[in-house]
Parts: sequence; structure tokens; C-alpha cells
Amino acid sequence: MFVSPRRSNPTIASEAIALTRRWRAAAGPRREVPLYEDLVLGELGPMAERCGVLARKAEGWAFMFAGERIEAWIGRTVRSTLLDELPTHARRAIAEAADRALATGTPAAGVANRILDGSVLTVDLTVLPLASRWSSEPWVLVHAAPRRETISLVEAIVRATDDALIGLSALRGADGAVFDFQIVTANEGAARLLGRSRESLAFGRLGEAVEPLAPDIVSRLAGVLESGERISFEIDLPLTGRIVPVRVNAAAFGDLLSLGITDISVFRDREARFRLLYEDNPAPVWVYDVETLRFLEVNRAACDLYGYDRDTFLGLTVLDIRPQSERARAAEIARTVCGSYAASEPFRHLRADGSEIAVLSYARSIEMGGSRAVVVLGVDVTERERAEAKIAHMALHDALTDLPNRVLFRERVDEALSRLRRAGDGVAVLCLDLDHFKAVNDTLGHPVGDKLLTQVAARLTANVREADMVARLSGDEFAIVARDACAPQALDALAQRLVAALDEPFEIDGHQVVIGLSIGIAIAPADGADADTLIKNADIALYRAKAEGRRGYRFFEASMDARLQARRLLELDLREAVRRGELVLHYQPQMDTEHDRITGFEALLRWQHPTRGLVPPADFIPVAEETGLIVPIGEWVVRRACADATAWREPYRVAVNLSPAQFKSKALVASIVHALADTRLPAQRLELEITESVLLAETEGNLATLHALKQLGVKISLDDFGTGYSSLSYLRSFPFDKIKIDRSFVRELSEREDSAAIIRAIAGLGQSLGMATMAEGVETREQLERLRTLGLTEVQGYLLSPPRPADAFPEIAPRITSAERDAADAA
Ligand SMILES: Nc1nc2c(ncn2[C@@H]2O[C@@H]3COP(=O)(O)O[C@H]4[C@@H](O)[C@H](n5cnc6c(=O)[nH]c(N)nc65)O[C@@H]4COP(=O)(O)O[C@H]3[C@H]2O)c(=O)[nH]1
Repeated sequence: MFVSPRRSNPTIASEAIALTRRWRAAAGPRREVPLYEDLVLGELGPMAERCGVLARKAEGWAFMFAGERIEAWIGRTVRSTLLDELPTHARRAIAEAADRALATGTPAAGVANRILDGSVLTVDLTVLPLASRWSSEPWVLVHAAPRRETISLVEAIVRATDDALIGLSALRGADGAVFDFQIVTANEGAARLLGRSRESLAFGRLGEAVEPLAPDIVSRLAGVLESGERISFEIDLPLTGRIVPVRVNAAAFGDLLSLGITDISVFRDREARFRLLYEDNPAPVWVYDVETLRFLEVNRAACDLYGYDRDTFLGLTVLDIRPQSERARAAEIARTVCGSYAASEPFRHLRADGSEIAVLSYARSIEMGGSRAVVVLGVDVTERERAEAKIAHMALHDALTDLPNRVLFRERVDEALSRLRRAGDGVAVLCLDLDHFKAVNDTLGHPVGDKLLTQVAARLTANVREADMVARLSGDEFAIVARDACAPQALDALAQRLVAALDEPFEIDGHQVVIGLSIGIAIAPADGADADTLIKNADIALYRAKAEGRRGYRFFEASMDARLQARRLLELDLREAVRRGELVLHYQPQMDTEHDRITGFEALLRWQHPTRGLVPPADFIPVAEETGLIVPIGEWVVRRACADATAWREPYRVAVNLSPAQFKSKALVASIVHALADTRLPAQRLELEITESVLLAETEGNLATLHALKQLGVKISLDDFGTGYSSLSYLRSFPFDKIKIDRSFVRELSEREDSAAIIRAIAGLGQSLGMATMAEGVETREQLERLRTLGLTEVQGYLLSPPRPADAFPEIAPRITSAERDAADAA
């Protein structure tokens, strides 16, 4: 029976106090160790039962004699026995207290425990140092006071544990088979776990206490009785309101069974958390042995990433997931991980299928099963690397053709130039532009245009050497940086090869597409020592190649740059000219050949330049067309011509040139409507001269514009006929009022008979189509007469008059002079 421990037996304890008090009295103020003869001999009375005297001999402490109770406690007679020969429980406690008493010369206390019959016996020791007249050896008196209560060890343990401990006795049926167990004893832990009082459990049936699991548990425990072996198993115990995972340990003693049930929810929780952190971690985690480099653990994510099943994985070493070329370095790092390690850059790893992935690893050295190991967390950055590479590629390449873009091209030119400075290799830049690309885009659509650019890129790339780079700078602009073979002859050959390659027709979506290539070439260092200058000069040479008729190439020359600069100056100047009102109109008369009567005047633009004098249109109209300045200038011309014509004495027609570039402006029709409305000029007095290039480009839109203009009542004439393509289909596509034959035919009239034949044919054509036919550039009377006989209805040329200010002609001399009119305008 368990009894809670209490203090010593009070009577016996008081003996120790009395003895100590007596010892102190005998020791006196000088604390001399009292004599045995004075303190003990004949003085102990009944206390002698619990006292013993020991002497300190050379071999150790030895009992001289001891009372019965002491001997009973020690478990043998002790007279003249060395302490070392006695049982441990007494020996250690007595020796320790005796040594202390001897060393300090004062009383010492000690406690000795002994386990007897499953109970703990505790004895309080009091040891008093003594001297003796009969011996020089130090002596001690030992008083042993056994405590009154003993402690049941088993009971203490049973009470202290949280586990459920149950003693069971088998209940057997008539056939001797166990059908249940009777609970013989159950501790508090069992009562707590099963939610019942100990009393209600005692002598109850196990099957009732753990009812839902009864058949299962009973049969398993019956098995233990049969086999006599201990068993241990885990089950989920359904208790009121919850399921508790428990571990059951059972051992049989005859027909009795001891059952220990441990609540393992905490371990399960810990296990679940571990699983969450390790096994279910979405990041691949593995542990390897530092010595063998073999995998010791791999989680599911690692198996998924590398494509191995767990067993195969555990048969590999960390080197098996690395490419051959990285294994030596990998082995070195794997063995030297100390503390923690974070990779600063991804490593190449191998998957089971042999594919390579990029992995960033974070590692920490640990101990596992007594050996040094490393736990590694890997982050698969393959996709991220790919995306980064793609973004980097996109930043430097053209999305359509995948050729390097302007940025990368410039970098490569820079790089080639710095090599040029170091190694003296050659560097040349070729700027390329496709001829007629815009027409392809406009007529066949952008998808065809895109395919064309892709095919062009392929042809260009196929015709350069590997060291050279082909880039797409924008739209139909390509460029090549050539290295090494940069002598003019080699570049000549390259340019010819490229022009020829693009001369071959392209086959796109069933269309045969023909384009051409113009190239400008600049060679370093003569044409530029830095990338920007070199590219700019190749571009100037390209501009020149195009100006000289496409499908060709030009090397850069310093004079080209000067010409370009002059052009830029002209452009700036022209803008100012418009603002300062330096543009003026001259007029040239037109005459019919039937009655030799003036029919109208062509307005021709002049630039009254403050320093250059009168600048002819050929010098500035192309610049105005390229820069778009032609739109405001053209509007001004129409408005001025209409205003002038309104002021003429006679209602002659006024002819005005329209540039193809003006047709790009959506406001063309509106600007003419406004000019007519504002100047009140009848529409039929205005004649607009266009060239066939208007019909060549943007056909649909331009035709619609022409119809809209014609709808207003203005006359439309086809200028410069006989130059360019002069397709007769143009005459069919729009009902022109007049065909103006180019002056080159008139000039060659006396020399080439075919010119006369062509003029006659055009005159006939005009007649049958109901269109007037006019010859330009008529300078001589012979020419006039000849043209008259060839059937032309009108003429224009120096023979009548060169273009001059309106007030030079009496027929159209304004009622006020041009100077007066300008002054009025300014006001
Ligand atoms: N050799 C010779 N030449 C003659 C003779 N008769 C007339 N010309 C010249 O021939 C050109 C006729 O104009 P165009 O063919 O429309 O050719 C014009 C026209 O295309 C353009 N242009 C002139 N004014 C304007 C304008 O206001 N707007 C636009 N868009 N273009 C204009 O500039 C071109 C040149 O104009 P100009 O220098 O004034 O040159 C004028 C005129 O001076 C002749 O008997 N012999």
C-alpha cells in the first residue's frame, strides 16, 4: 500500500537531536572532539540499539560494534567489519557522512535509502566525530533513525505517469477461449484517458471500457496470453467527442496481463507538422551523407522534380544528379558544407530523363544517425532562368525576324571598333533598305509584308559570314556589321551578293513579290571611328544609293555628308520662307491650237530667297515633299492661285500642281473647297495637275479623292504624260479633262520620228476619250505648227512666254498691282 512520505519517527529523531546536543556540550567552547569514554561508554541506554561506532583504519572505516537495529537495517552483523564489505545502500551513505564529520570535526548528517520488497526504506544518519584514550585512530558514532513510513515504489511510478496502466485478468468461456478481460486495477491515467472513475473501472470488463474497439483489442490481447510475448501496437481510440491515437503495450504474466496505453496525439501532431515541413514541403528537400554522398532522405517534391521514385533516389549519390562536367566541383562543395550554405548562383542538375535543370540550393550540415549529413533545400529556377533569358533576348532582338535589333547592333559595332583598335581587324557597316517595300505592304497587306521581311532576313543571313551580324533596325531597314574582310573589293563582292540575293522574286502566299535592295557602306576608321558616326555615314551612303536609282550600293564619301548638311539647311530655310512669306507664284500662259487663244495660266511656285534670289521649284519642292512641308505650301498655292484668278480681268482657267504627297493629307479636298469658297472662284476655272504617281500609290484612296475633287467641278489634268510608266490603264481609271504630254517629246520632235508618232497617238486617244491634249515646253514656231498638225488641242511653253508674275501679262494683270495686293493682304 502506498503511503505518502512523511518526516522521521519523532521519538527516534529526538534521539539524534539529544546526542548532538550532548556532543556539543562535551566539545565545549573550544570545540574539542569529545572522548568516546565520556560521551558514549555507558551513556547510550536504549539508543544503543540504533548506534554503532566506527574507527578509521588504514584500510578504511571499520565497524567496532553496532546495535541490533543498525544490523537489521544493514542486513547482517557488522562487528569488526570494514565498511567496504557492507551492502552499498548503507556503505556509501555512512562513509560519506563519516568522512565529512572527520574532516570538519563537527557532527554530520546523511540519508540512506534502501529498496525492500518494492518499497523504499529511508534512514536518517547522524554521525558524531569522537576521540578515544585507548586509540589514536579517529572514531565516529553513527546513529541510524529509520523513517516511520515507507514508500511503495511501484505505486509511486504508477501515480506519477500520465500513461494509462491497467492490470487485466483473462475471462475465459467454457471452451477455455478468452472472451474478455476483467480490469483488476487501473491507475488515474487510465481513468483520465477512458473518461471514467477508477472505482467504476475496477473489476469491470475491458470490453465495456473500450467498447467500440472491444473485439479487436480483446482478440489481440488474447493473442498475447497465448504467445506470452510482449506486443506493442498503435490504434485510434474513439473516446467521447474525439479520437485519440494511442500506443498499446501489453505483457502477460500467467493469465494476468499488464496493459500500458500511451496517448500519442502529441507525437502524431509533431509527426504531422514534420510531414508538412518536410514530406509535404513543395520545395524539394533531401539529406545526404557527407562521407558516402549517398542520399539518406528525399521528400516527395524532390522525387517529382528529379523524376525518380524514392527507392531509386535513395540508391543514388548527390553526384548522380549533376552533369559529368560539374561532378568534381560538386563533390568538393558537398563534402565541405559546414554550418549553413546558400548558393549565390544556380547549379546545373540532371533529371532522370537526362534533361538539365537549374537549381539554387540552400544547405545546412546536421547529424543523422550518428553520421555527418547535410540537409539541402533546392529551388528549381529553370523556368525563371528561361524567362530571364527570353526577356534579355527580346530586349536585344526583333520579334518578327529574331534578328538583333538596333541596340544589339550598336553594341556589336562598338565591340568590333574596340577590337579594331586592339587587333587592327577591319570593320564596315552596311545600311540596307528594301525598295518598294511600302507598295508590297499597301497592296498585299501587312501579313505578306511581315513574311517578306522574314524571308529577307533569312536571305541576308545566308549571304554573310558567321562573324558578321545582320540586324533589323526598323521597318524595312536592315544593317550588317562586317568584320575582318573589309577591303573595298571584299565589300563590293558582299554588296553585289546581297543585291543579287534580293533581286530574286519572293514566293509568298501564292504571290510573286519583287523588291530590290539599296545599300550604303561605311568603313572604319576612315568613315567613322565610333559606332554612331559609322552608322550615320552608312545611312548617308544609303540615301545616296536610293537617290541614284535603287537596286544598288554606294560607299560613303565625305562630300555626301556635305550635301546632306546643305539639304538640312535648306529644309530649315524653307520653313522660315513659308513663315516670312517668301513664296510667290509665277504664271505661264496656255493656248488652244484651233484659234490661238489664251485658255488659261499655269501657276508655278517660286521662292524669292533674300540671298539666293529666285529659287526654282526643282531645288526645294523635293525637300518640301520629303518633310511634309508640301502640305501647308500646297494649300497656300491653291488659295493664292484662286485669289489671283478671281482678280483677273478675264475669266481664264488657273492650273495648279498638286504633289502626290498632298494626297496623303486627309484635308486636301476640304482645303480646296475652302479656297474656292473663300475666294469665290468658280470651280470650273480651277484646274488641278497631278502626275501618274498619284495613281500609283494608295490607289483606292487617291482615286476617291480625285472623284471628290471632280465632283466639286474642278478640272483634273494628267501632267508629265509619257514619262514614268504612262500606263494607258491610268486613262481608263479616271476621266481626266486633259492629258499634258511631257516636254521631252516636244524637244525630240524634230529628231525622233517616233516622238511624233507617240504624240499623234495620244492626241487620237484624247480625242476619242473626250480629253484635251496639251504639249508642254513648246519653244519654237515649228514645234507649234507640227503639234497643231499632229492634232494636239493646246500648247504651253516659252514660245508664248516663260512663267512670270501675273502683272507681266495684260490679260491677267490684276486690277491692282501685286505690290498693292500684298500690302492689302498684310493689312
Ligand atoms: N525648258 C523649258 N521649260 C519650260 C517651258 N515651258 C515651261 N517650262 C517649265 O516646265 C515646267 C512645267 O511645270 P511642271 O511640268 O508642272 O513641273 C513643275 C512642277 O512639277 C513643280 N512645281 C512648280 N510649281 C509647283 C507647285 O506650286 N506645286 C507643286 N506641287 N509642284 C510645283 O516643279 C516643276 C518645275 O517647275 P518650273 O521650274 O517652274 O518649270 C515649269 C516651267 O517653267 C519651255 O518651253 N522650255
